[in-house]
Parts: sequence; structure tokens; C-alpha cells
Amino acid sequence: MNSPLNSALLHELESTARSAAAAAYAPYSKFRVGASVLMDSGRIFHGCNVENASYGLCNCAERTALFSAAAAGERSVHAVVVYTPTAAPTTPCGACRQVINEFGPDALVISICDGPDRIETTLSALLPAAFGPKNLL
Ligand SMILES: O=c1ccn([C@H]2C[C@H](O)[C@@H](CO)O2)c(=O)[nH]1
Ligand SMILES: [Zn+2]
Repeated sequence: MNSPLNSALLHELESTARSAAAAAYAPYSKFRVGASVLMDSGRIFHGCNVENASYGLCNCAERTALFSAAAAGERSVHAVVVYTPTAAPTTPCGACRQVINEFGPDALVISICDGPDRIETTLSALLPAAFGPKNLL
């Protein structure tokens, strides 16, 4: 399930990811990230990074968005968009890749930033030979 997105949907996902960064709780890194996820149901959820004084507990925007979707009962993600406040796009960290794999091993992953460049890839390209639910069955 990773057919391309139509451009209206892509724009909505991108603007949702950008605006989600406004709510970032990032007093330590000052790095305000936003994400959006399109579920197979068609619903869109958003998230921001949420940091903690115990630095290792910082939660990325991508995971916040996916956990929000999961908490609404959603279980299958079609696309993840992440916005970082950088000149060049960046891809999700290893922890987020593993969490995306749980709900969308075939998900599209799109990275946008403050510059003109973008990355459009797939979770399977970012996390080849992933360990996931299928390995436990
Ligand atoms: O893709 C990324 C990369 C980083 N962060 C967050 C984690 C931490 O709060 C801050 C600096 O790494 O940015 C995200 O939310 N998503
Ligand atoms: Zn992450």
C-alpha cells in the first residue's frame, strides 16, 4: 500500500506537518519539529516533538503523530510527512522508523524543511529487513 498521493492531499499533509511544529515542546533542543500521518482510512493526524527534562524521554513528532492515530483506533499508515526547521530535509530517526514499521511497513515517508529540497522515500528503504509484527506470528 504505497501508491503515490494526489497533490491536494500531499499539500494538506505538508501544511499539517508544518503547522504542527508550532506546538512543539522543545525547550532543550529548541528544534521544533512537526509531523502528519495519513492513515489508510483517509484520516490525517498530526504531532510535534515533546521533550523532557530527562532528555532520553524526548518523543519525536513522528511518533507523537502515530501514537495519536493509534489512540484513535487507527492501525494502518499510508504516509508520514515530517517537517524540520532546517535548510535541508532530514529523515526520521531509528526509533521512529521502528514505530512507523509497526503500523506501516510499506508507508511513504516524505521529509520537508525550510528549503526547496525534499526527500520522498519509503519506510522499507529507510529500515530494510525490519523486525516487526510478522516475525512474532
Ligand atoms: O525527525 C525528527 C528528528 C528530531 N526530532 C526531535 C527530537 C528532539 O526533540 C529534537 C532534537 O533531536 O528534535 C523529531 O521530532 N523528529
Ligand atoms: Zn524520531
